[in-house]
Amino acid sequence: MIPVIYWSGTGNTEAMANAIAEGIRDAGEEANIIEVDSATQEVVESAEKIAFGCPAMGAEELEEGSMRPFMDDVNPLLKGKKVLLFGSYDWADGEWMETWEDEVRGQSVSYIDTVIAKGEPDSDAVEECKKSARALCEA
Ligand SMILES: Cc1cc2nc3c(=O)[nH]c(=O)nc-3n(C[C@H](O)[C@H](O)[C@H](O)COP(=O)(O)O)c2cc1C
Repeated sequence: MIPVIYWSGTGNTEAMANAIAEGIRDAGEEANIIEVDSATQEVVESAEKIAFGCPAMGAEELEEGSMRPFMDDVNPLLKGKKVLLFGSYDWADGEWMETWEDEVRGQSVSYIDTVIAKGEPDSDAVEECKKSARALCEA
């Protein structure tokens, strides 16, 4: 079972989470979509593969009320795991995701991939989410 843990303010990252879960299921694995406020450290600890989603917020940052503290809690648990990061952005160029990828890579994960979408994910972005999900399953 692959957890897909996300925060979304206006639904764009949530749509990506749904597409990622669909890609995981297409690959024959189970996906568990969890809004970050309902997620636990135990779910992360027991997963070999995991997807985290958060849009660009603040000034190229993770959402500070829920996602930032959750990542602070679970970062030390990610060593050796296979991780997919995803999220939506709007006016910038995806810098928040580069920073987030560096942060997670620094936890000595064994695999990392990222997928970003500008605003509401269009059909190409949905397809990219599914493709990255299948790659996570095969990693
Ligand atoms: C408070 C706030 C801060 C934001 N900061 C950024 C930012 O730094 N860079 C960016 O490209 N988009 C930024 N955005 C735009 C969101 O990332 C974008 O609207 C995204 O699609 C929201 O995803 P969601 O529907 O999952 O909440 C910000 C939006 C809000 C509301």
